[in-house]
Amino acid sequence: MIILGSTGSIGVNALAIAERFSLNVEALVAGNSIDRLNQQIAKHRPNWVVIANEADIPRVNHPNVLSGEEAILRVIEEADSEFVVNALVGFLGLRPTLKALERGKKVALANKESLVAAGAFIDTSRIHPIDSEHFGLWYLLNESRPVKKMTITASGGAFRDWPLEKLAAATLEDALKHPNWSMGQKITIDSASMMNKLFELLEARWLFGELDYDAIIETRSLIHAFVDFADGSTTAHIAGANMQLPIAYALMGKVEEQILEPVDLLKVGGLEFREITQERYPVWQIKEALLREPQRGAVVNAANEAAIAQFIAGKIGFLDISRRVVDAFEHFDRVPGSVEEVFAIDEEVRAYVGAMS
Ligand SMILES: NC(=O)C1=CN([C@@H]2O[C@H](COP(=O)(O)OP(=O)(O)OC[C@H]3O[C@@H](n4cnc5c(N)ncnc54)[C@H](OP(=O)(O)O)[C@@H]3O)[C@@H](O)[C@H]2O)C=CC1
Ligand SMILES: CC(=O)[C@@H](O)[C@H](O)COP(=O)(O)O
Ligand SMILES: [Mn+2]
Repeated sequence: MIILGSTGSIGVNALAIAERFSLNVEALVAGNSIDRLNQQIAKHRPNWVVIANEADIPRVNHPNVLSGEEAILRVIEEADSEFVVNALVGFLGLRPTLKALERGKKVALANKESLVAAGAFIDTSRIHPIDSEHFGLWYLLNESRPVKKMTITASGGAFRDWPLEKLAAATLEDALKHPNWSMGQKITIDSASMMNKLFELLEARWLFGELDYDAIIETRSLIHAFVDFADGSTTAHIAGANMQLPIAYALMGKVEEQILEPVDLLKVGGLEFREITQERYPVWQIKEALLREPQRGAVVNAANEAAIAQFIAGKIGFLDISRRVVDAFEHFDRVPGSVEEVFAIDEEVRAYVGAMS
């Protein structure tokens, strides 16, 4: 397989599964974590390696190292593997997803931004999602009973217990204190603003079709999804907060060995559920409109990435991320009719948000 984003949180877990089940790794793609990449090369012996910056090539212990976005596409084009694990972060992941599908490969997709921005133009029949909630839904839907509603859970993120009046002064360091999951910087910020859950509702829409979707907070991240069936039953997917289980299924389809310790509900003691409110999570106000026109995820994704970059650079406050997303969503009401239009809208929205700083 080809692993894009091998040095990140999902990439490292994907390689742990590859090692445990002796899965072949043909190519590794990483950004700046060259020491970690060198350790991965030594263990998995890939034929190809791609990194973000040409200047780092001499530091990589491999005879066949390329750099840059075009090189990622070239490796997908030329490598033999039928499986691409896309664990890149952000809109950068979209072209590789499209290229892999164009080449007839299957995509184990952690890069949710691909579906958020361009789900209407992606053939999801060859997508194997790597996201705990969608894995949970898929696991529950493995039966032929009519479904009424699907609910995914949110942890509530770093600020779920903060006094509302303090949110405006929240720092990057504060936003990165996720209560349950250890993940990359961008998705951890998205969890704090609840943008991650809006993204996941869109992801569910593209993966499972036009149905009734919602989200609630479950503070321990042990229940990942619920399905309400037409007969009045509700089932829940319970598993530890560890991505190796969803990754194992995405890579192998069938898993017969134990990947995680089962959750001991007596030790857990109790679970707590909360509503997701617009007061604490202002992006939640666009949920209904976004689910009515999910193609507008292209606008939301671009505005969010541009605003997060400003927040990380210390130019805007935490709540300004949500303000910019809502502002851009109201300003750009165009629905992209093609993937080319998604790229054009992405550029326009980034320029719009950039001009706000
Ligand atoms: N982490 C999780 O548990 C989950 C993550 N996801 C999604 O999976 C994706 C990855 O998340 P996560 O693993 O947390 O993110 P990380 O930030 O931990 O990892 C991102 C990876 O992308 C690489 N990368 C970044 N920029 C470039 C570039 N220009 N060229 C090549 N490689 C690059 C990074 O390299 P380097 O580090 O070397 O710079 C790193 O390997 C995101 O879309 C996220 O939303 C979905 C569900 C759960
Ligand atoms: C592990 C995973 O799937 C993440 O997407 C997780 O859901 C993020 O946590 P939040 O529930 O806080 O968004
Ligand atoms: Mn998730």
